[in-house]
Amino acid sequence: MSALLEVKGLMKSYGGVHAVRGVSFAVAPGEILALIGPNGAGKSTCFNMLNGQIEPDAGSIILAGEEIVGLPPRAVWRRGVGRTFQITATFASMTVRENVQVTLLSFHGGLRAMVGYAGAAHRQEADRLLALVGMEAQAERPCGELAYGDLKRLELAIALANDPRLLLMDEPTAGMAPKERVDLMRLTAEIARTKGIGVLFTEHDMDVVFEHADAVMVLNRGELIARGTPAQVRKDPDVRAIYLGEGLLYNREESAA
Ligand SMILES: Nc1ncnc2c1ncn2[C@@H]1O[C@H](COP(=O)(O)OP(=O)(O)OP(=O)(O)O)[C@@H](O)[C@H]1O
Repeated sequence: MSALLEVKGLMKSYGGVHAVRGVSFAVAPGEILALIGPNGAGKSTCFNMLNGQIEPDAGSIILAGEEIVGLPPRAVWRRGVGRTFQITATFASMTVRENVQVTLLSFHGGLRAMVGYAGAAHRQEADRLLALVGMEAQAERPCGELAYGDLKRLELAIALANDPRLLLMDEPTAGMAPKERVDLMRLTAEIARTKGIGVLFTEHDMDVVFEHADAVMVLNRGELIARGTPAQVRKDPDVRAIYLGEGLLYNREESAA
């Protein structure tokens, strides 16, 4: 399958700190790819370059055949790079549906014409997106009342409003209960595979990574040191050395042995 995203030789330094050093990888449509690494490894810097927030010092980011380095974040978003954040960003005083409608208005260019209230605009499309994440019954509720797991599902609906080809998810399950984590990742994977959306996510919870990713990439001090299936990465000696002592990469049978 041809790549949806091709990243080659990505570099970014801050003064003497090489935050990202020669990172290259590809994401296929529908692939769920985890980017892991210790604190300060360069994950956020990579994400910020992928969505145009930070310009790389060198390297190339090809999305569906088009170079996107140098484009501002809004142009990158318009070309189909969606993002969810560790801390959810919704308008608490608006209803669930209105939050999705505002994003749809922005995407379809109607935001300037809007006078304070999303009203009927893109209502059906908003409801379709809410149904996709199982939130249709909560469309009329103010966001400020939502449970955390529901907020994360709403955030996913908002991230889908620009019809993304690639979804960047920054610690998607942070702060969630174990059952909610599994549900959110299953939902994300199902939507991504059905629609052919590539998903790149960072995550500190190794259970989430090893259960839900098709492939895992490991960053250490700005460099990619491993890429493979969860089973391959878990066995990789370099990866084990980084996580040594944290016990994070050992599966349950090994821990029991
Ligand atoms: N704006 C900046 N100015 C200076 N140094 C920075 C800046 N942003 C990141 N860095 C440095 O670049 C390196 C990579 O940081 P980055 O935030 O990308 O790591 P990370 O893997 O996302 O870490 P975490 O898991 O803690 O979020 C770190 O050494 C960090 O201190």
